[in-house]
Amino acid sequence: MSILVVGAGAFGTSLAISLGRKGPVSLWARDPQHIAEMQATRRNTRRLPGANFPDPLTVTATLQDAQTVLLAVPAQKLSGVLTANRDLFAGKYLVACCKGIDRETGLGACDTIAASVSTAIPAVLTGPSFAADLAVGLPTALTLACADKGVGRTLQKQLSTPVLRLYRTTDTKGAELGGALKNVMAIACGVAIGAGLGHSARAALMTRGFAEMTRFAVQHGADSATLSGLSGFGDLALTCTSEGSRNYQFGVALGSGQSFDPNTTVEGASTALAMKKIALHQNLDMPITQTVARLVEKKADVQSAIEHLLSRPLKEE
Ligand SMILES: NC(=O)C1=CN([C@@H]2O[C@H](COP(=O)(O)OP(=O)(O)OC[C@H]3O[C@@H](n4cnc5c(N)ncnc54)[C@H](O)[C@@H]3O)[C@@H](O)[C@H]2O)C=CC1
Ligand SMILES: O=C(CO)COP(=O)(O)O
Repeated sequence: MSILVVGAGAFGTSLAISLGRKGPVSLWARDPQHIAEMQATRRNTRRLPGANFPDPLTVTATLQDAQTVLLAVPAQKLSGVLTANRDLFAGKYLVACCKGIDRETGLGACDTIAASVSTAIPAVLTGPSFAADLAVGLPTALTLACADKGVGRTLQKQLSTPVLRLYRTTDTKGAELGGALKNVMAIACGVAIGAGLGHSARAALMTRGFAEMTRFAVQHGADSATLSGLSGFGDLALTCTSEGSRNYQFGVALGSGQSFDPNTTVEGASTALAMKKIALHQNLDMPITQTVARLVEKKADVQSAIEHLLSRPLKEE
C-alpha cells in the first residue's frame, strides 16, 4: 500500500526517510526550487541536513494518489492543505503528524480533517521524536491513534519499522491533545530556565503542566491513560528538557530576553492562544497555558508572569 508524505519540513522529511528505508514513499513539497534541490542532492539541506534519502523515496511536485497520507505541515496550515486537496483526499487514511490546535477554529487535527474531508479516516501519529533522530535511524517509539480499530492496525503495521515502534490506541482526542499541549508546557519550561529559575522550578512546571494537560484532555473526552503514554508524558519529558526542541528554545529566548527567529515553527505559541480562548469560553482554569499565552501576546513580562503563578491561592495537589 502506497504512502504519501505531505510537507517537506524537518518532520515530514524524517518520516519519509525512515519509511523509505522499508519501501516506496513519496514526499511532496510545495516549492519547485526546493523540490529540484532535493531531487538533485537526495537530501533536504534546508530543513534536515545530514540525512541522505534512501532509493525508494521519491520527491514529487504533484500529490500522488496514495491510500495513506501523512500530513506533516504545521497545525495552523492543516485546514488549508486539506481544503485545497479535498477531492484527492476523499476516502483516504489521513494521518495528522502535526502537534497543535487551530487558532481560528479551536479544533484539533482529527476534527479539522473531519470538517474538511468528511469521507477520510483520520488518524494521529505523535509522541517523542526529534526529526533528526528519526532520520538517522535512532530508536523511536510513537503513538498511532485511530478511532477505527481495523485501520489503526493497518497503519500501525504499515508505518512501523525496525527502529520506529508504534503503539496503537483508539483515543485520538488524548493523542492529539497530549502532543499539542506539551508544546505549551515546553515554552513555559524554557521561560523558567531562560529566566534563571532553576531545574526545580522546571520540574514543578512539568508536573503541574502535566496535571493541566490531563485535566483538559479528560474534560474533552480523552482517556487519562493516553496522556500518561508516549503522546503525553513521553513527549512532555522530551520537549521540556531538551535544547533540541524549538518550543523550549523559544521559551528560553522569552525568559532571557533574547530575540528568536520568527520563521521557526513554534507550535506551542499558536496553541497557547487557541487554548486561552477555549479556556475562557468554557470557564476552565489553565494557569500555565494562560500565562504562556500572555507572554506570547506580550500582555505580560516574564517577571510579572512568574509572580502571578507564584501568588495563586494554595490548594490541594
Ligand atoms: N521537527 C520535529 O522534530 C518534529 C515536528 N513535529 C511536528 O510536525 C509539524 C511540522 O513541523 P516541522 O516539519 O518540524 O516544521 P518545519 O518548519 O521544518 O517545516 C514545515 C513545512 O511545512 C511546509 N508548509 C507550510 N505551510 C504549508 C502549506 N500551506 N502547504 C504545504 N506545505 C506547507 C513548509 O514549507 C515546511 O516545509 C509540526 O506540527 C511539529 O510539531 C512532530 C514531531 C517532531
Ligand atoms: O515534537 C517534537 C518532539 O517530539 C519536536 O519539538 P519542537 O517542535 O519543540 O522542536
